[in-house]
Amino acid sequence: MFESLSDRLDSVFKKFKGQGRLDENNIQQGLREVRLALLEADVNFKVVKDFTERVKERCLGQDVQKSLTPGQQVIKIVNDEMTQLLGGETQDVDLRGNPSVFMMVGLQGSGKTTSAAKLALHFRRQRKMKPYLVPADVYRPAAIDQLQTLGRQLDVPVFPSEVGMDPVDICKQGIEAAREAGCNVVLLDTAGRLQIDEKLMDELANIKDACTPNEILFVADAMIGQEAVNVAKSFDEKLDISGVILTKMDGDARGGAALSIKSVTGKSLKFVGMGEKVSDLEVFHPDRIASRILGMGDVLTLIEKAQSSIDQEEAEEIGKKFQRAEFDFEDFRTQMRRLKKLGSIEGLLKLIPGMRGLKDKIGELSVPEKDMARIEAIISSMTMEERRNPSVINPSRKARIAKGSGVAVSDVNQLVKNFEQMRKMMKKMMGGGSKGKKPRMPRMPKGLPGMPGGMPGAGLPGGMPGMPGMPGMEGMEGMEGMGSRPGSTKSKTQRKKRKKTAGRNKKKKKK
Ligand SMILES: Nc1nc2c(ncn2[C@@H]2O[C@H](COP(=O)(O)OP(=O)(O)OP(=O)(O)O)[C@@H](O)[C@H]2O)c(=O)[nH]1
Repeated sequence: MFESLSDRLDSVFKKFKGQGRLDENNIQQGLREVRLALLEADVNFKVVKDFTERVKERCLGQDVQKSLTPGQQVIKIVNDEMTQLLGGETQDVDLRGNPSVFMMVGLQGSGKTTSAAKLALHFRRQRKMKPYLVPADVYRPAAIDQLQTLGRQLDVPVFPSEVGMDPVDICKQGIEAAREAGCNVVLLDTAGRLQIDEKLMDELANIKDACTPNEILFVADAMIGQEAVNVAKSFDEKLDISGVILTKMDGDARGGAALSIKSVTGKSLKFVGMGEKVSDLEVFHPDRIASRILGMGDVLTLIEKAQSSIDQEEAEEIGKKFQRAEFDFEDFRTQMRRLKKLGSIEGLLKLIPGMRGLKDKIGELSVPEKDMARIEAIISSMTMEERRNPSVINPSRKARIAKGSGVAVSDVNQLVKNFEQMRKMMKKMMGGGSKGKKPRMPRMPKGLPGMPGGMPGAGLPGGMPGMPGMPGMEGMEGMEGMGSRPGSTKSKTQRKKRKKTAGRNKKKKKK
């Protein structure tokens, strides 16, 4: 998302670094490049013109903070103005009424059906609501099936619409059925056309009149750039939309639609689609996005992602199992899946401030992700008994697991061997040392099959490698203190020193 604009702006800001102070000359030159960068990103030309004028005015005015370098001053002003351009404050949706009704509108293939399902999941997860889906696209029979499939997948009820029914009746009956089913948020998925046509618009206007939705969300494909903004304008003129969802932002390196839509239509961007999966929907926060565009990361989104994919109780339970060395393949797979829910490692790194400089390194990190998929396939080919009790995995079972997961028997061997080694290590580490001896910190077993550097996700911040948020496992990589007495913070070197002094004192006493 926004990669090419981000790169362009980065090189513009770098040029301000060597400058002593901001003056008409360097501001003029810098802003010319900012203007070009925005035009290349397919931002509406009038929006670009107004934007650069505002930035120039503020750079030349009293607004600049003298404690900042010229580069920092420009970045701060561009950041503020870009936040405004993206819509200013985060716009929440209107959830009044019971049920609250959301109507999805837009062109064919823009992502309405997928977004309706994504929103259902969002409302259930983030707002603890009970969603209900209503397929009202009777012209493309596959659209009804598509929403029904997504509803089954999410365990969300779907109105049994049929081809031949009137879309207005479907929506009215759908809302009634949702109320009867005790659901408090309804998502109406309306029909799309290849381009705007009067008949379609009239149908949408009739649905609006009959159902008085809380929100009419215009869904547009971000990849079509300015065209998405033009279509939004037409839908707004006819339906008075309440907000916009831009889909396929994951594939949009330029971001022209996101940067122009508020200024051109006056309507706010409320959500963005970041992938094909039902969980790939983000609330649109203008300030966070401006920060991402300017390479300053987005720590708040990172924290929210981590929180939403970690179940605290389950993490504590697994932490205890780990301490008792009862951690098995089933627990391991659960943790791998949680880690995956956070998204790609590449995507996560982009949210961390200052990671732009490490962009080339990100490619190297994608290797463990492939290996994680392989390990997951091996574990998934095991029976529950094998996952819970790996010691039953004999050679014939290994051959079956290898066949089931499409890997060599040696890969299964290695995974089982390393897993057993890790359990032994945990036993020792958590107090299983021989009598009278303090538990010793054994060496970590070498990587699982084909995994450089240990368990999946090794080195990720926030806990045991590959185990997000596991309590008590923080700082697994620097475990020097683990073998010492409870509460002791002394290092190995300090202990050695103490032993030496004690020895010397003994000798002195003897003398
Ligand atoms: N990469 C990516 N693909 C998406 C996103 N949202 C939707 N898609 C894909 O876009 C295609 C079209 O999405 P639909 O939800 O069927 O679009 P629609 O607007 O309902 O289409 P009609 O019912 O024909 O009007 C599907 O292949 C989706 O998987 C997104 O945010 N990112």
